[in-house]
Amino acid sequence: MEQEKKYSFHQNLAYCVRSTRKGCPKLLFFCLLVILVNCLVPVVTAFLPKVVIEQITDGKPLRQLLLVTACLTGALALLGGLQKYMNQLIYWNKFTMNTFFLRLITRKGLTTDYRNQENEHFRKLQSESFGSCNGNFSYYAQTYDAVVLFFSNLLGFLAFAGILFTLHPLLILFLCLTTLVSFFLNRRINKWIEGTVGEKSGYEQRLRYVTEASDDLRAAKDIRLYRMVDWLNGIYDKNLKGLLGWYRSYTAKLFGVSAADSALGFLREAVTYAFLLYLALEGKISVAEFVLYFNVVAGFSAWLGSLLGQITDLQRLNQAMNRFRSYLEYPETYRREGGKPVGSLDSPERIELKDVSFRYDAEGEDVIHHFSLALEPGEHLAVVGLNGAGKTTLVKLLCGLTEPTEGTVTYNGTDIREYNREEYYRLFGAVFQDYSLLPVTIEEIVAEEEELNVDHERVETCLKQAGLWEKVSSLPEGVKSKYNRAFWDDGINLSGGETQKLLLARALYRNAPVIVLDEPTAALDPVSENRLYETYDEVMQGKTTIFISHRLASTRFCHRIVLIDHGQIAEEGTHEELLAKKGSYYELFETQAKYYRENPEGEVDHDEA
Ligand SMILES: Nc1ncnc2c1ncn2[C@@H]1O[C@H](COP(=O)(O)OP(=O)(O)OP(=O)(O)O)[C@@H](O)[C@H]1O
Repeated sequence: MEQEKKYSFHQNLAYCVRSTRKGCPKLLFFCLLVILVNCLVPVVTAFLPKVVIEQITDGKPLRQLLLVTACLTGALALLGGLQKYMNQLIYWNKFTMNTFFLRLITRKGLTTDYRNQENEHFRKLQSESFGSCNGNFSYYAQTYDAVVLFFSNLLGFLAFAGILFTLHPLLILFLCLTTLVSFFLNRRINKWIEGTVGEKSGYEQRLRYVTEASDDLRAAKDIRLYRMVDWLNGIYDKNLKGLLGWYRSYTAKLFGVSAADSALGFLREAVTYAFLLYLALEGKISVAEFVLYFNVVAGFSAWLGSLLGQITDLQRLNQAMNRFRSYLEYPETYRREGGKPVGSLDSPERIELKDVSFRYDAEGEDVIHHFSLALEPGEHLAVVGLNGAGKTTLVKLLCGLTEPTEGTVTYNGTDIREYNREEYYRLFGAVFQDYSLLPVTIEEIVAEEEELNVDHERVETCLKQAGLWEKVSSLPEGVKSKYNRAFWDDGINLSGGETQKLLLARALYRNAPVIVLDEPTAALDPVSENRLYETYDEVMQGKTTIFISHRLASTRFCHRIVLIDHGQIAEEGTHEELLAKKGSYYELFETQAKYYRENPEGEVDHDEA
């Protein structure tokens, strides 16, 4: 898969430690302490019966026997208490780390290059990363438990191996070999998961899509009117079947491995306990040593099995961590720090597309094809064309939201890749077809500022220019009205046309040198639309504007019109020039205008249409 990171376990561990030092340093201390305690508890437990039996068989006084036993059990109780307390602290502090990582993920999502957000692979990594940090049982939270267990097991394994070594080195070899076979069986499952994780997350993603659609108010109308329920249910059932199939295969594989594991465990224990019995019966070890080794053999297999199991778990978590880091480290190609300043925001400069081609998919076709266009400062350009001609894509290229596949976009003669992209965005006030409004007050939406920093007079002027002042001032709380009733109990909602006016007011308030309006009148009533055209020159004075519209007559007030067809300029000129050409523009205009004529057969009055 493209852009996938492949970090090793120790690299990810180092990353995890670095992040925890930043996000919650005390969690590291708790983890280290609990590792030590986890190892000490079984060691003391294994030695306790040996020491007690020796006290008895050596005929030590009762007081000493009681004292030694009390000391050891007291130490065990203390260690047990400490272990529980540390685990509790680790549990709570993992929440802090979850929020630390969620913040990183959210920030990445909000600031990443726009082109990344349009990339399916990126979106998939993003959704997985949110899943990885969502809650205390998520992948990322599990990493702490897995690492703690791994090192506890490692220390315990080494301690018990040391004790067993005094008995017979071959015993260690035998125990290790049988446990290793189990480990490799488990590894096969892991490899299978690795190979099918994409398939599984594909099912989950589509299931999530249907679940989200079911409570998406925007989709609710279409779902009902276009009877999409069966279709959505069909998608849901199909993907649920796929997901259940995946889990079925997974559990079948898991069952096979568990059965083999149990058989090996039985063999391991039978052989070692028989060996210990033989040594005891032959008098080569004392009763106290028999008890000690008996405990240690059982513990050793458990340590080793758990250690190897942990390796399998850590490999799984490592994959999740790699995908998480692939998302966080997804390449950002736009310049931010170190980029050139764009200069004054008071007046526009020349913007030029030089032989620009663009395609969304590397394997797909050009959506914009060898396109050259220069926009002079203060020029009002209209962009028209059929659906899918490439108008919105052109605007995204101009605004620097996406990058040309070939060619360059320049501002004031400099390739826009040279500029600090955040600053470059400030050149544009835009109204797009798809928008996002925060649930804040109307004035905060217009000003994109918190209440304290809002220029109230300017908000009023922009709302007036956009034709929304009458509506807003009639609201009980005026510009202080909170937008979005789903968010605020006393919030307000706006109609499609009113929302479009609000978006226009927001673009005007920005006072940017370049204004981009993508179908700004699509939802406006005729009076509001006419008002916008009549005041356009005055409101947009001194600004470069790009006006996309399907209503050809509405573009007449622009200095120049370009007609785009299949990502290329098909025709260019003023409204009158293009009509006189009698080409594609003329045909489109005729098609649209005939519905406005009283006599459908008659000639169009080009000034009236
Ligand atoms: N994010 C995307 N990923 C892949 N293809 C896309 C994406 N956005 C647009 N396209 C494709 O690019 C082509 C041009 O789309 P664009 O939105 O620029 O057209 P448009 O001229 O603005 O259309 P409309 O008049 O319908 O708004 C279309 O064929 C569309 O399917």
